[in-house]
Amino acid sequence: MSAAAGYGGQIKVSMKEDNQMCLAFESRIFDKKERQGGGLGCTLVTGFLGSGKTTLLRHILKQRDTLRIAVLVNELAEIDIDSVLLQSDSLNAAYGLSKVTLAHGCACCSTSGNLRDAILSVMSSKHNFDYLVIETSGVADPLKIAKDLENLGVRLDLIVTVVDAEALATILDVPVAKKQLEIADIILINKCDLASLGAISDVEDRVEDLTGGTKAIRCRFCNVPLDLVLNITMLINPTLATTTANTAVGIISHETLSTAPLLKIWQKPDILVSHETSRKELSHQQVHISKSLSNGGLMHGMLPMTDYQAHEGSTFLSVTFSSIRPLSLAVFQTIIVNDLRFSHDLFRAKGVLWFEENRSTRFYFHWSGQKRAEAVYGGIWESQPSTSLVFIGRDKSELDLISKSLLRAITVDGRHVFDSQMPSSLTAAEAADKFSQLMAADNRFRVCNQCQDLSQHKDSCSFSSFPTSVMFSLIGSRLRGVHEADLNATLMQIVNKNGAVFLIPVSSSREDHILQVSFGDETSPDLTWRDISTAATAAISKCFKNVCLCRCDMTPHQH
Ligand SMILES: Nc1nc2c(ncn2[C@@H]2O[C@H](COP(=O)(O)OP(=O)(O)OP(=O)(O)O)[C@@H](O)[C@H]2O)c(=O)[nH]1
Repeated sequence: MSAAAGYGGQIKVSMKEDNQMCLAFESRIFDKKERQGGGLGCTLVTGFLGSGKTTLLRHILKQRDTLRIAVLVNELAEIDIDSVLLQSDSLNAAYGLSKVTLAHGCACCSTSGNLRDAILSVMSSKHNFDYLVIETSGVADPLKIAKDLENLGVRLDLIVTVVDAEALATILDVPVAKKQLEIADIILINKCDLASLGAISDVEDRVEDLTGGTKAIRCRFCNVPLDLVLNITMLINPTLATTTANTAVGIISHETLSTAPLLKIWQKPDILVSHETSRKELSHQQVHISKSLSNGGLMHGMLPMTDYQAHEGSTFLSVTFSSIRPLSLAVFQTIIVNDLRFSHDLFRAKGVLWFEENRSTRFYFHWSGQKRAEAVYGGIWESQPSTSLVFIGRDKSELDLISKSLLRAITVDGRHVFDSQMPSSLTAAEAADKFSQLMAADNRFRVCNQCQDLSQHKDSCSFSSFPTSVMFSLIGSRLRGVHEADLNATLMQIVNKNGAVFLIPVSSSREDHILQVSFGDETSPDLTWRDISTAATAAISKCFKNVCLCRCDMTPHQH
């Protein structure tokens, strides 16, 4: 039976389901699965920047049951964003690992020293892992890593390539993206919720052309059965749970490694902006900028301009930006609108954000695929709040521009370090007030600033101290089974995709989901309202589309 059989509606084969293809797929997968020779079994997860590799890792860790799965993340950027996004600290605390950092620093396509050390430490670990999963960086050539794995005595069982269904066509001019597809044993066509059925079909055709028929599976958030992506069938047996006392989770501990220099970045001074090539340069840069800030000096023109050379003749650059001072959400929004959306060669941004307008809450930020900005509610800060962002692209001047723009967003004691250059007829507070009034007049919305809703969210900042922000909800309907969380998540996705306004989620419970928009002196309340109001119509029609719209038991504002 095919490994893909029995997965119901989740699975769609990328080509005509003829017997020949199924047999080819089965022999390819099972030849590998049955490969003898001992050694730790390993799946290599590859795929272009932002396709969903870390999402797959999270899914694996969530579903792993009693399996002791070690996970290594081979990060392109210099700061360890993925360990934060994977919430490795809490995962490992829960499973008894004392300290965790992830492998990264993949400055080239091959297994860097760091990764090699991490693999060796997994193999000799006292946790006695059952299986190893390695996420390659989004621009890595998996073949080279595969060869290194073989040399290290790791048994490479499967190469899984994750594809962004919405963005595949635009990244196929990058040679390494094609290579990642060609080498795959199985391809996950991810983010199917963002693409039309026709577009997904086109992606399947392209994948089939490029790979000659590698099995491709449609999915959302990489939600696939584990035995499709891991060679774990032989490990799942009733004795496993009872004979094994240690159920350590698999994000790899580096505690045995002699050095972990990147950790120093987190003990950074105030602000760090750098094009990275060497760690030596980085520490120099940290000191430089820190001194400059404490002197109140300007930070423009302080970016080291060193290129980051990647693979296959194409050059990828990464810029890291860190600040232990909060950013203005309003200015951050204008950066998305003015800089990110008009970028030509920015492929990826991700990180953790701390906003002046909502100091108690942590947000995760993603920029991926078809210029999609996404903010995810990350709960209350449990550690020292800070912002850490990574931008990956090919155009140095574009990345410079973004770095410089971000400096404008930094606030000190509630004020911008760099004053806004933009003249405006309304102040930010007046703009927020006008927007509030426009929204309050529309009974599809609940404006939450002064209402009691916010007092339930102790983690949300008090509106009174931030008159430049408005918090609100699009009203759902329990009776019709349309949850406010789904409705507002859809609204946020549409607004953030349109790109003129950047919404962040202030809370995320099933029935009560509050969004926040912030105003700078240059933000137009009318245009902001127009964007949100139009998106609300689209969100309502999407979420209520299977619901009978006219019921007399509903309150008038929900019609
Ligand atoms: N709508 C939607 N978003 C998704 C899906 N899968 C992943 N994402 C989002 O896509 C963004 C990138 O996902 P990641 O898993 O971080 O991508 P990645 O391949 O690990 O990224 P890099 O390691 O930086 O190359 C995040 O904002 C995810 O929440 C999906 O199926 N649907």
